[in-house]
Amino acid sequence: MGLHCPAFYDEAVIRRPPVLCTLKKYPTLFFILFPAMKILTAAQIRQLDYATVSEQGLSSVELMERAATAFTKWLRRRWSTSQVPEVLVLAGPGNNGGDGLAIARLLYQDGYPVRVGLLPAASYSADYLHNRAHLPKGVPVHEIGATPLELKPNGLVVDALFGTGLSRPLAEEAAAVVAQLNEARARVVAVDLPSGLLADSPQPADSPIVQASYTVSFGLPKLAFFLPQHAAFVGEWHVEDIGLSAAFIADAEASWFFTDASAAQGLLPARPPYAHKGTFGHALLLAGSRGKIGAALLATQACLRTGVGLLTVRVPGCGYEILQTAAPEAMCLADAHPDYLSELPDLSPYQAVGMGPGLGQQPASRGVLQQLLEEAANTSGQPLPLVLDADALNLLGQHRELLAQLPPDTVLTPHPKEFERLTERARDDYHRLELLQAFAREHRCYVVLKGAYSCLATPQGELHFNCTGNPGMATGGSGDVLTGLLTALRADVRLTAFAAVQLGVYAHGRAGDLAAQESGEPGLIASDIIRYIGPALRELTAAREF
Ligand SMILES: NC(=O)C1=CN([C@@H]2O[C@H](COP(=O)(O)OP(=O)(O)OC[C@H]3O[C@@H](n4cnc5c(N)ncnc54)[C@H](O)[C@@H]3O)[C@@H](O)[C@H]2O)[C@@H](O)CC1
Ligand SMILES: [K+]
Repeated sequence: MGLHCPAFYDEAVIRRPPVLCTLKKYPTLFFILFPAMKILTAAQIRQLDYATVSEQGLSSVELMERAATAFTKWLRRRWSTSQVPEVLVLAGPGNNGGDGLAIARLLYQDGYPVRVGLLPAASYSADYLHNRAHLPKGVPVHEIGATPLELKPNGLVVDALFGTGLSRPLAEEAAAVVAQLNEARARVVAVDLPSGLLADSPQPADSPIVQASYTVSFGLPKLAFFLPQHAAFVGEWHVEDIGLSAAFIADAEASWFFTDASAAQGLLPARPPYAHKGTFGHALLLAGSRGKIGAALLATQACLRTGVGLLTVRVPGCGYEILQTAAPEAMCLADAHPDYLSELPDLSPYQAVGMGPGLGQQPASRGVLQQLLEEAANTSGQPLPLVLDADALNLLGQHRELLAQLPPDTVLTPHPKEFERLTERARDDYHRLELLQAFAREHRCYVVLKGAYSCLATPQGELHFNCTGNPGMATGGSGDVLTGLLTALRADVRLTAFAAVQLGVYAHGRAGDLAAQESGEPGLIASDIIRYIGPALRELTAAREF
């Protein structure tokens, strides 16, 4: 049976992430070849290159031609020959430069006005020299580095100085070229990686790196693309398929992954025809304090919209009528205290508990958290699944001794500041990933570090970057929605802890993307995300039925 491109891959619906734009073109290929959606290291990418060439009986120049063709097609789809007064291709001495020279030839043959700037070096790669020799005579060529770049207004610059072969920060001529490009705010399309950026390892903060408007990469995204500190360099990134060895990718060891539609679509089980409300679990939310009952309500509505069987919400007395009125589908247990939570209810009816939205940080609420951790760990059989967010995390940060009591597979959903309170201040995004990995391993928990490309760390030390979501979701209440969503999925006993969290984070971002299509990013509020949870989940189910 053939695999089809589901309707929701339509680019009209998807503004981000760019990986999905590629999936629209090669859905079948991706389903078959990249089920785990790995992110490989630069060293593995080099081996992948060799594996592809030997497995497919290609020469490395032929693989380079594929890469250049894919890049050129991408560029042609975006700008016609009449829209660019000039394409200046800057070529370095290695295979990235070789790609650039092949791209220059292909663009010239397509009728683009092309000029090439060559960065002088002591030696050049064989494939660079091959493509240098095949550059058409009509393409003007000059050296760059020592003299100022002459950039045409509205022209395009193709940055093919350095790619994954870069081993150290740029210096001298290369650094001078980068400085000129950045100062001129040139419209740059980077080939594979913005030059100067290392694919997967930290580098000094002041390293010269091209600030690209677009990065068109080959085969697989690089780890650097997912880190906020690189956003200004990478710009909008795209991955183009060049038929790299599927067998190599399948066998490659990886600890970094990305979650896109095809990774998420197998995770949501269909509802059995004879399902009843007990089938999908009974969840408990512990949330709200005076002035923050809205957070409890947002988590409640998100939990309901995710398909939980039954939901009980524990709020302080002041929230009782609000909850009962605004969310009649949920049951409400009022705490004895009018303003904050002071007592933990009996946990025996529940399959999962979410705690934190709008909670406040009262000592009595900390007592509730402590009791929750103790009782959740001591339930007979498996520990009770927990989702901890917001003030539940802040309370943990203030009382780190409680971390040792986290039941295995607990889900924590901090934003970077909350995560810092649980661990330490990160030097940079790479250090934050190390801390995240170590924390999830040590406490045997799932941690969702929220932000652009939210990163899910597993107890095994894997890092999964989520590809849905948009900046409109950086708004109050968005995290409360995630808590409700994850609590519902953790209550569904048919899902593993990992599947629940991966699916929940993906669906949350996708619901936000759908909501942003309606309201625009600035106008998006958390309630809009809730309205689109259903459609986001439906897309995944529909895709699975193809
Ligand atoms: N891996 C793949 O699947 C493919 C890779 N291709 C291209 O090949 C690129 C990788 O090519 P290479 O491995 O030749 O590497 P690069 O072209 O990225 O750079 C390597 C060259 O730069 C020099 N160099 C490294 N660091 C430097 C520094 N700080 N200052 C000055 N010189 C420095 C090296 O000595 C070498 O000459 C990829 O980014 C991609 O563009 C494509 O051609 C084909 C497919
Ligand atoms: K580059």
